[in-house]
This record gives sequence, structure tokens and C-alpha cells, in this order.
Amino acid sequence: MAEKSEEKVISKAVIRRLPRYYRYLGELMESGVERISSNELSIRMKVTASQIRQDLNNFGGFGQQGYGYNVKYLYQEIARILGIDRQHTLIIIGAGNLGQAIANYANFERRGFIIKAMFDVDPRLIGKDFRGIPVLSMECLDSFIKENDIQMAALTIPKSQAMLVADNLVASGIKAIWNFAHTDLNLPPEVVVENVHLSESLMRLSYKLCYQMDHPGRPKPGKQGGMTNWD
Ligand SMILES: NC(=O)c1ccc[n+]([C@@H]2O[C@H](COP(=O)([O-])OP(=O)(O)OC[C@H]3O[C@@H](n4cnc5c(N)ncnc54)[C@H](O)[C@@H]3O)[C@@H](O)[C@H]2O)c1
Repeated sequence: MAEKSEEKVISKAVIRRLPRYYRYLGELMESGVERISSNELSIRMKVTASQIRQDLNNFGGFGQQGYGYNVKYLYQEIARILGIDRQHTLIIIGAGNLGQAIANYANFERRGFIIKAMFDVDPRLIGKDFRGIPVLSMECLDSFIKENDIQMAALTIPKSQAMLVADNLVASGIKAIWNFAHTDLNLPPEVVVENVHLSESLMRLSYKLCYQMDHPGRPKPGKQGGMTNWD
């Protein structure tokens, strides 16, 4: 019998690819596609069919020989694995440019991420709201987290403040930090952190561009079976 996903350690590389499968499957569902073979999915996603089969086999393999994958089932299973089949409430620390941009992006709610409040030290921001999301004083942080049972926080403050604020968040009960500050957070192992560094992503883009220009026509590193995806 297929192993249950909870009992199996899934590699980080596979986890990193799951949101992309989820997005493609969502688009297929929207266009009324009910099932798809690994070959068809491979062409759309520009990854090899064997990669797709290997990845999805991690979860007991949802495909059937000659039938392909049931799009809706796979979509729902990936959502369950990613934990986005339920709602998460989060807060944003730092209501500056980046914090406001995140608050203003309504799509996170569609995915089940509900932003409850933003927090800042700047008195010019406290009391304002962005798309109905209030900016509160840091003095209310601890009680707000506890009273609203918040588990996730986005950190969009200067890096000099990030570690101290992260420690306070953890002491108040935060279990997951979406870290945009350009610094690595040293936190207890039970606290999960996802670092998002746009400038690192831009540096990787620069590397790819330079590689392409220096080696015209040469296969890209990691290129498999005629596929052009760098990941
Ligand atoms: N990760 C990325 O890809 C990425 C991209 C852009 C910016 N950043 C980083 O995100 C952070 C925010 O960038 P920004 O452009 O929004 O800056 P910003 O100056 O517009 O906003 C920072 C906000 O944090 C508040 N703040 C400062 N110290 C605080 C504290 N101790 N507690 C609560 N709030 C505090 C400030 O009052 C300000 O409103 C910076 O660390 C920046 O380097 C990251």
C-alpha cells in the first residue's frame, strides 16, 4: 500500500516544486480539464515527465497507468500537503513599503492567508489601515497574538531590528516567520522560517542572463530531456 505523506520525509526540492504543480493544476481545473497524463503536464510545465512521476510518487502517486492524474484530486491533495486546505491568520510587522504591498495584495486571502493586522513603531502609521487591515502599535503585539491565536508573522522591518522582534514574536507564541529582512534569524528549531530575498533572486537572474550571453546555444545547467527550466 502507498505510504501516507505524513509518514514520509519529503525532500525540500519536491516541496519547493509543489506550489508550481498546484498553480498549474488550478489552471487546468479552471479550464475544465479533469485528467492529465504526466506527459501532457510535462509539456505544459517544461519539466520531464519522469520528474513529475517521481515527485508525485512521493505522495503515493495519484496517477493510474493509462488514465493519468485526476486533476481535482491531485489539486486537493497538494493543497492538503501544503497546509493550504485551511485558513491561516497572520500579522505583518513593519507597515512600510513592503508591508503595505503585502497587505494590499488581496490574492493571499484567496489562498487562505488572512492578514489580521500590521504593527509598526512609527506613530505616523499607527491608526491607519490598508485595505481594511489596521496598523497597530507594537505595544499591543503580545496581547494581539495571544487573543487572536496568531501563528504566522511576516517580518518587513529593517534587518537591524529583525532578530530582537523575532525573539519577541516567538515569546508571544508565533510559530512561523515569513522573513523579508536581509538577515538570517537564529530561532528555536520548532519555529519555522521562510526567507524571501528578492535581491538574491535578482542575483540568480543576473547569473542566468550572463550564462546565456556567455554560452549562446549551450544547454542550460540542469537541462534534462530537452526541457528548459533551470529548476
Ligand atoms: N526580502 C526582500 O526581497 C525585500 C525587498 C525589499 C525590502 N526588503 C527588506 O524589507 C524590510 C522593509 O523594507 P521597506 O522598503 O518596507 O522599508 P520601510 O522603511 O518602508 O519600512 C520598514 C518599516 O518598519 C518599521 N519598523 C522599524 N523598526 C521596527 C520595529 N522594531 N518594530 C516594528 N516596526 C518597525 C518602520 O517604522 C517602517 O515603517 C527591510 O529590511 C528591507 O531591506 C526585503
